Amino acid sequence: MSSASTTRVVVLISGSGSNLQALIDGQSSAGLPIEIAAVISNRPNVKGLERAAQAGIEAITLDHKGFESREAFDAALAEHIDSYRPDLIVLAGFMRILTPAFTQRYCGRMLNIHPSLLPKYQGLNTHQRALDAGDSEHGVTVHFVTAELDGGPAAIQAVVPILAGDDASILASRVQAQEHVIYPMAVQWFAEGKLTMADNKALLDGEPLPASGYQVRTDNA
Ligand SMILES: Nc1nc2c(c(=O)[nH]1)N[C@@H](CN(C=O)c1ccc(C(=O)N[C@@H](CCC(=O)O)C(=O)O)cc1)CN2
Ligand SMILES: NCC(=O)N[C@@H]1O[C@H](COP(=O)([O-])[O-])[C@@H](O)[C@H]1O
Repeated sequence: MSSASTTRVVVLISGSGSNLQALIDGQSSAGLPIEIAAVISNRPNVKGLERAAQAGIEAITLDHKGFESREAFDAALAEHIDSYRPDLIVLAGFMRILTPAFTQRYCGRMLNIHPSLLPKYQGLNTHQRALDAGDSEHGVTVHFVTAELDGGPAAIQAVVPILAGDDASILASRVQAQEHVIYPMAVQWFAEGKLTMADNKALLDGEPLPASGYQVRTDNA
């Protein structure tokens, strides 16, 4: 950890940055013991970069379209990240699949938030897939990032009901409200040294978590 009391974090985004904002708000008003050293987006001109700038955080665009390969992009991204010497890398709506070399480099200190109850619905379009499947509940998972896309060990999940009349947008909003609760929780656990990854398992206070991680159930409509 970068200091006795704070964990140095680099946040990767691709869009709106609402999860980034939850971490910024947690840092400023809820005592989340982190220092966000930089925010890096693979897409230009996204709202998340504005949120970072408004919070006085260095906001960088590293447009993946400017690189000839995924490997070249990841190498440049790693160089940027390493210049900040972070303890933790947080993917917050980051929409690029990372190469195995990259995920190995940050193994055990890189988290992602995925809008499904993993291992269900890895990949994209998760809300519509849950609706199409006729599921009665859905949710979101914070997990450690590994080479396996959305396959890393889960730290925490939030479960929400799927209600009559839901469409993907309504469901996404219900899920996202819980994202903004559980992501700061997971980052706080990591910052306090309570959340670790060993042998491809997530551990909380040294005890292995179940495959779904620590579950938070909510009936928030
Ligand atoms: N190696 C890993 N890379 C990433 C992980 C991971 O667990 N392992 N998590 C994802 C985040 N994610 C879902 O939570 C996700 C992001 C992006 C994609 C995807 O298909 N991306 C496409 C481009 C899509 C677009 O630009 O809209 C791509 O990279 O070609 C799937 C899942 C982050 N990376
Ligand atoms: N596969 C990754 C993925 O789909 N992530 C999702 O991106 C959304 C936008 O996040 P943001 O508002 O924090 O930018 C979030 O809902 C997050 O679950």
